[in-house]
Amino acid sequence: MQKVIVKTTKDKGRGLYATELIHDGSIIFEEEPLVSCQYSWNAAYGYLACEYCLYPLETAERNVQRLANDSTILLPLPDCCSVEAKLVNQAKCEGCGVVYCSRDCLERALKQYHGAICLGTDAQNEQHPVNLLVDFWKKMHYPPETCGIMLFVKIVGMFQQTSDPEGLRKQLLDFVHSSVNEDLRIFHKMLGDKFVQQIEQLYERFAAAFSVQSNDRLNWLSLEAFKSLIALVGTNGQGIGTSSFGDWVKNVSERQLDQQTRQSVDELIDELYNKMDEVVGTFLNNEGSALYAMQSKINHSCTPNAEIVFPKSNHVLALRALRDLAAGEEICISYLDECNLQRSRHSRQKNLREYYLFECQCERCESQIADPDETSEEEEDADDDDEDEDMDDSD
Ligand SMILES: C[S@@+](CC[C@H](N)C(=O)[O-])C[C@H]1O[C@@H](n2cnc3c(N)ncnc32)[C@H](O)[C@@H]1O
Repeated sequence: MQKVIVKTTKDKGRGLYATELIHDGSIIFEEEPLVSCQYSWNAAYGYLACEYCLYPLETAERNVQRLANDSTILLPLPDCCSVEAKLVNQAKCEGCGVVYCSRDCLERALKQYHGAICLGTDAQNEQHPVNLLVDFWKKMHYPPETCGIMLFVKIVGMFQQTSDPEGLRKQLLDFVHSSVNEDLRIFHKMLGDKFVQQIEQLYERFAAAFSVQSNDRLNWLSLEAFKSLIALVGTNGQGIGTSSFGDWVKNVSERQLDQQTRQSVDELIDELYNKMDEVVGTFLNNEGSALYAMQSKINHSCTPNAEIVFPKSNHVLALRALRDLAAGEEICISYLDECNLQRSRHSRQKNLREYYLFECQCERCESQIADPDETSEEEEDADDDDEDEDMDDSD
């Protein structure tokens, strides 16, 4: 039996509720996405991930050498690199040469979307309409990336290949979607103010790349439908980060080691993170995003009782309980990061209103309703830093 059901309430719309007692630390469910993709800049910068599931495609040692720009780095405990043994399973698309972590991923991609969108020998042709579209998108959406144009390209492939286009449309419509006014605010958040007016030009390239008007499977994709699809992905897209070095660090931390080895490995890890920080800053992972049917129905709480994890270092998402959950209890995650979660009610509400476009009605916010409606000086400073970063990002 499923440990959760979807229920609808007046205040928050749909949400997930426990159907039985769920223990602290246990996995509530695992879920494969409807579609996932690596971000375009992330791929262009040489981050190596399976085209289908985002599993890393280099050893932890090679990964850290590349990110720290130092080929002399050697990692101890090589058996903690779970990626290494799997690299022999890699498979390539014979048409375009794109790489998968396994034959299984290649076959799934071919069956779901890749058969229709494979560029074959044009994969490296900069003038191919799909490559022009990706290029145009990259100019609109600089790192840190929050959305991938390849999601839309793959969705097109899925519509061309599916035996049940109506079923696929229903799956998309099941994601929460918004009004035209809200869509506009979502574009501003996704692309920054100066690129919003270019959505029409993006659509022109998109429509040309897939001849949408003359394609029976795609002719519903008008400019308005395309905009709604972008907003849908902007609202529901879940970020994914995978890394063979991160995976190695996790395995090392779970390994029983004597005190001296533990200390020297921990020091090495700190040193390597510092080195990578100097070269690539916070851009450590293969990054991408995906649409998940169940995950997208989980509401936010400022005291979350569950969290999203990626236990297989690929796009398979899991929901993990952060404490014991009683049958009937709503299961919520935090949409805010740790740091923002620690802030005042006023600040959290401002953040959720601005980035997620809703008024938080969680228990913590309701219980703090009488708190002063102001941002502390410390929080204002942090807000200013965030704004400076946003401006740097859009340059
Ligand atoms: C990813 S969806 C979650 C599922 C959504 N409730 C649904 O009906 O599909 C996010 C949306 O849920 C609602 N929501 C989530 N957490 C909320 C909260 N703490 N208070 C009020 N609304 C919330 C908001 O409308 C938000 O835009």
